[in-house]
Amino acid sequence: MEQQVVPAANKNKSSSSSRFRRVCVFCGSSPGKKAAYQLAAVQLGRHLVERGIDLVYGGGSVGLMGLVSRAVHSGGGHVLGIVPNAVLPRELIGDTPGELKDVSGMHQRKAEMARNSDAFVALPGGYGTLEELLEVITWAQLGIHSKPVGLLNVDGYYDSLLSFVDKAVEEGFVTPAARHIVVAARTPHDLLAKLEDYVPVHDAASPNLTWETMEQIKSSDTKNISCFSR
Ligand SMILES: C/C(=C\CNc1ncnc2c1ncn2[C@@H]1O[C@H](COP(=O)(O)O)[C@@H](O)[C@H]1O)CO
Repeated sequence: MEQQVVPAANKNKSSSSSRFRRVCVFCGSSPGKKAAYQLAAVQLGRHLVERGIDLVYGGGSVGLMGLVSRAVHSGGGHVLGIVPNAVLPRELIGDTPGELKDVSGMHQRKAEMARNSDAFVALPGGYGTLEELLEVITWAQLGIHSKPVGLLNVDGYYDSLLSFVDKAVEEGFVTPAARHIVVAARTPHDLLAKLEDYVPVHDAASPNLTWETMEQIKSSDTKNISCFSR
């Protein structure tokens, strides 16, 4: 059964409530060259707080990760950073706000980030951001989850990725229904509004797969993975 998305508690004196309790943000460990990227990270953090939504993220203090997490934390929202300490030790991630959860590896981190969130948002970023984003899109395509996935297309940063996905649909590698998984907008306000309205389209190839099953396939070390309820 799909994990329930429950209305947020109004603990942050938010003027509006949300169907999401926690949103996972993937974003650059670098700040990027344009001020617009950094501004969008701070604005996204503030919008989450306004809507009473808590943050789940990769636990770093650098780049856009640091900006969004500090914006949520200083606004009174809860921040949960999921960190594989063995791979990314304290000296690398820096001084992070909020709660930190240690996991045993990179795969476990992504499973935990997904399990603890009701929706996903990608800010601009590099390889790490893309990898995290594409994985949750792939899981949605497979029917492992039906949580909304949003792309914050700041200053057109993701235009080429969106064109690529359209090309993949045209060429028959992505179905039109799977194209619908990716929700994009240029501002945090517009993106969160679209995600609130998102209705999943199902044409999953493997509807009985669970996150846990997929993790077991990928890794023999499953002892730290909790069940991802569907
Ligand atoms: C290696 C460097 C910084 C390490 N800091 C990180 N701390 C926590 N999480 C990280 C870190 N770097 C990458 N991540 C994860 O990947 C995504 C960002 O990767 P990108 O390549 O910068 O887009 C992010 O969502 C994290 O989950 C020095 O660069």
